[in-house]
Amino acid sequence: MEKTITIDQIEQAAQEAFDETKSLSGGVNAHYIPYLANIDPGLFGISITLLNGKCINIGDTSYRFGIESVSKVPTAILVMRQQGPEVLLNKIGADATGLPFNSIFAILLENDHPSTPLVNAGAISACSMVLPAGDSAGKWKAIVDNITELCGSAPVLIEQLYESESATNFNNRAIAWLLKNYNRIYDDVNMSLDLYTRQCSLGITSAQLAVMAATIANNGVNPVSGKAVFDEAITPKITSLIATVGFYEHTGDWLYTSGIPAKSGVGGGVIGVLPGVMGISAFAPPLDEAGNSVKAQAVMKSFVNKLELGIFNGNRVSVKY
Ligand SMILES: NC(=O)CC[C@H](N)C(=O)O
Repeated sequence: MEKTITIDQIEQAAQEAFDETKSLSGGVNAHYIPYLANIDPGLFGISITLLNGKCINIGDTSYRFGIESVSKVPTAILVMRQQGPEVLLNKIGADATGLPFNSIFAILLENDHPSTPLVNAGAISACSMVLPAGDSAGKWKAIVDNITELCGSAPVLIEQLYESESATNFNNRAIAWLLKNYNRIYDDVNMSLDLYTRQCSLGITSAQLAVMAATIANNGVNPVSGKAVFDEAITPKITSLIATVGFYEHTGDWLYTSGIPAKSGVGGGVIGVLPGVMGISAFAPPLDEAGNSVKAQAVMKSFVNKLELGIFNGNRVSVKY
């Protein structure tokens, strides 16, 4: 079925969804990373970027928070840009783990690959694959430049967050060395782990993340800057990865109730991708037990369901410009 929606309808649904969910309580800030435990839990925003470049921002959408696991999405895209989707599939994989994002058990269960670039193991592996090999500064530049192109503006490292994560990332150190044991780290182990930790510590806003999501939804062309960032063949690959594991052990429940492929980070940010239609981002620090923002989920789900934008309902949605 063809379904046409107007920009007015989108703005109204976003405002209603925001108003309905802004007083929700529940969840706690990520407490295992000291910096994140201290962020104001009342921050809340939703951002939408349409494929004509129009941006809708409601709430705290210019607050710069830790990108955390949302960074796994751009770095998976970067590896595909540099080496192609097939290499990513063969060296890392595209399966759900059904387990927490930092699971060591998931690696032991599937010792032939780290499952997906969107959990910690696969993301550390992805950082090891980024080119130029063996060059920490060159790899870091590639990671940051890629995010900058996807968002149309640069992320900024939150030094305090980087120090906080580096001082407490013992579980991730175990993951990195276990992957090394299975020959799934393709560069220096400590360098790969450090790049992963640093990319998680990048500060980003929900306004920026919505542009990133829209670039994915727009087959790799950033709708705000107009720049062709990646080959259109990458969009279905990254969106399928996001749909498969974006909310970790809650991914199925999320897709069932919202119908939108989305990826969370423990900083409280979430991106949602509606291919061919729009990119969405929401942000609120308190998390559920799987590490997904409670209010970001609520506002995004409310917005998508109001307009029946879920990808499984057979609607071919177009926005009237
Ligand atoms: N789910 C997340 O956002 C986790 C990211 C965090 N830096 C970690 O590695 O534990």
